[in-house]
Amino acid sequence: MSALSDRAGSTLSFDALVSLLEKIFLRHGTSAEVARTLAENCAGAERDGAHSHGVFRIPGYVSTLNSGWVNGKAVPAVEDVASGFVAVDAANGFAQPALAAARPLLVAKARSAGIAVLAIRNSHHFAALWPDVEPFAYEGLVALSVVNSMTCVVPHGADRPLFGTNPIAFAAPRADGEPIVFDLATSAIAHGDVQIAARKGELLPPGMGVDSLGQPTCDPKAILEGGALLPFGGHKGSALSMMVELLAAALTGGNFSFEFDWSNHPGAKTPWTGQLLIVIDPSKAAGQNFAERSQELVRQMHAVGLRRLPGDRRHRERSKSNERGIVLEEQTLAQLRELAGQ
Ligand SMILES: NC(=O)C1=CN([C@@H]2O[C@H](COP(=O)(O)OP(=O)(O)OC[C@H]3O[C@@H](n4cnc5c(N)ncnc54)[C@H](OP(=O)(O)O)[C@@H]3O)[C@@H](O)[C@H]2O)C=CC1
Ligand SMILES: O=C(O)C1=NCCCC1
Repeated sequence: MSALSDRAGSTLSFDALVSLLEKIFLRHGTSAEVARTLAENCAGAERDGAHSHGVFRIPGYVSTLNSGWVNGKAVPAVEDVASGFVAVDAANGFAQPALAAARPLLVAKARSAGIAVLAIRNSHHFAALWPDVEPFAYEGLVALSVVNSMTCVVPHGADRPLFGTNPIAFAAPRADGEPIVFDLATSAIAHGDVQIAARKGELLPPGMGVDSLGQPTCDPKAILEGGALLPFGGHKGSALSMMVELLAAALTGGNFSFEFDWSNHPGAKTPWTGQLLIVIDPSKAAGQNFAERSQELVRQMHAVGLRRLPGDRRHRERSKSNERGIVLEEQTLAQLRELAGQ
């Protein structure tokens, strides 16, 4: 299938988009539960204007499922490891259904012990990370998650790529307003945004990546075709990316970003790695009401002139989508319908 493109066109409700995406997943070999979970995740990203991980990802999901690289019908096995520790073997399936399966036990442990860890292994994560943490904050919990991806980032000071784009997402409740949420790749730019720039024929800002000879380049195609990305913030982002590899892979039993070989599965796009979540119940902490304290921090940030908090743009996009529907370019919608067999 050709690339999904970006011109504006039809509007769909969130439910209509979920149902269309669900049909695509089902038609390409997932179970009903996996189809629903991935469709809601992907439609949520599109609704929130997180385009690098919205419907843009659907051809990649489809080619991955067609290649046999991932098990779309995997049944995750939840393990009650210790008082504050839950593990899941995602059974070579997607990470989101594994999180969904472990979530009740994770939340119960976090509420009783004050903190709980979820270690997901043998899993594929092809999505934005904020949908994995934001719901905890709506329940009054603080959540932090990391996931590693595929080798495409040169560690600071090294010659060749090793790390993945390895995002970190954080969510915390606040008293008056949407939870505080950020979600960022530890690379200078997400791989998805490089693909989008290449497709649009746009150049990247300096400092994002190198070509196949290790020379700095602003050409996204040179980065994708034999080149590599750089960490954000030099040695600092590189250290965070290393931490993600340790937490998401070494600690969970998942693959490091450099440990899987998908060359026998042409079309495979989903990194086969691991994911870690840490969930904290702030009501167990000493001192004042956490949500009031986080509200105070936001108040003070605004008082010094801050106009945009992480998550503000997404919530603006979400409100717009909820009011007018989710806008998809005609060609994109036609391609999605074709994939759904409609
Ligand atoms: N599954 C995987 O393996 C991977 C997934 N990803 C996903 O890619 C997505 C994009 O990552 P990335 O490109 O790093 O994200 P961005 O750099 O676009 O944004 C990172 C964070 O900073 C916030 N932000 C951006 N600009 C500003 C600003 N001017 N002022 C205040 N806050 C700001 C964003 O909020 P807002 O959203 O409101 O703009 C967001 O929370 C993420 O969802 C990530 O999870 C990335 C790598 C691998
Ligand atoms: O945008 C990225 O970077 C990635 N997203 C999904 C998984 C692979 C890396």
